[in-house]
Amino acid sequence: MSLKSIIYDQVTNNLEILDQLLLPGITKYVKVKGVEDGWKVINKMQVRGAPAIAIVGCLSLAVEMRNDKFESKKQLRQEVEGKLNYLVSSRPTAVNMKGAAEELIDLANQLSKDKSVSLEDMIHKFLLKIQHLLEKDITDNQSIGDNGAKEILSRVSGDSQVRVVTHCNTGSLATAGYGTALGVIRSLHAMKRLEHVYCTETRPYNQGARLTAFELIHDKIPSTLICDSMVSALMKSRNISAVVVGADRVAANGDTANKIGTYQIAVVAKYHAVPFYVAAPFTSIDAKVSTGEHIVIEERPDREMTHVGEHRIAAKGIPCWNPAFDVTPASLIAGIITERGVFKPEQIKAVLASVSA
Ligand SMILES: CSC[C@H]1O[C@H](OP(=O)(O)O)[C@H](O)[C@@H]1O
Repeated sequence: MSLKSIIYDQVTNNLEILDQLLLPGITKYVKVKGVEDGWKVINKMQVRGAPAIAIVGCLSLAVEMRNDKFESKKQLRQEVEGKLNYLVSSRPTAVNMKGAAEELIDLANQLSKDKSVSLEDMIHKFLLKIQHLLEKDITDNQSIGDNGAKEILSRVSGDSQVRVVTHCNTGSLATAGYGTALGVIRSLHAMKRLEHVYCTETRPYNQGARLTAFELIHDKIPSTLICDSMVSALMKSRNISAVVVGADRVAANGDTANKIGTYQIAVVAKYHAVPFYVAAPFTSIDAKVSTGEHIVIEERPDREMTHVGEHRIAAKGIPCWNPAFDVTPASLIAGIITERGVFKPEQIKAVLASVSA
């Protein structure tokens, strides 16, 4: 059983998120009573991870809708559109919230125009769609895990085991459950083909040291925590089979925005001839962005670099640069692991076209 970052009970209309700022020391769930709470817990990174951001954002809207009264379908559509666009503003780089918002706004427009649909029906169908998004993320994660495990194993002979590097947190704490890159690692472990996983600390928020390590210990997966600066020395001294990381936004040409530090891992992997994989659901691919240079990179507060909790670790007054993500060019990516299969970056455009056809 993986950890639950999101607890949602549609009968009691209760939504709670595991406050990831307090992990691994304190396990505390925070109530999300509506869209304003949803925006805050996402923006503060109490909940983070591209798929989890979309799920919590949409569920916070569902909770609010169940408590609201609407005069008309038009009013419902207008309110839904405004609140979803507000939720998209909570964090700019991950595309999943934007994609979910577009899908839900399209649905609201269709239902609003359809004279055969009553206001009550519209609310019911809309809430059902949000529930579906949550359930789909869980099934997609399992498919991503299995597809990625098979791909990595296809590169090794016989029934040998593999040694994998991962960055940031892409597990149950970043999704609705199981994980994307960490889902691949879970599948390799379940297949008894994972010799060891090396997870990076992932400065400055320490998603690796605080969250991925927490998940790996919880699942009893053989693992070692390394500093971000150790990846090249590790690849020089160990026979690493593959790198697998998550994604916040994949451009149509396969360029991928992911946690800061991902790009340099990809460069080191290229130098050491270690295949570098991105694992992400199709909801992380943005067909409207042609290349990685058009992806907005969020910059976070200096304090996330100068302090760990309340403890200052950098000289007072030193200016900081704190981009939360970087972009790995498609040329450094061996494959993009999705729930539909594993694709080379240059295949993404054609796959998008076939999916939307
Ligand atoms: C499956 S999570 C994808 C992605 O999100 C994380 O960023 P953050 O912790 O800032 O939300 C990280 O980049 C993961 O790879």
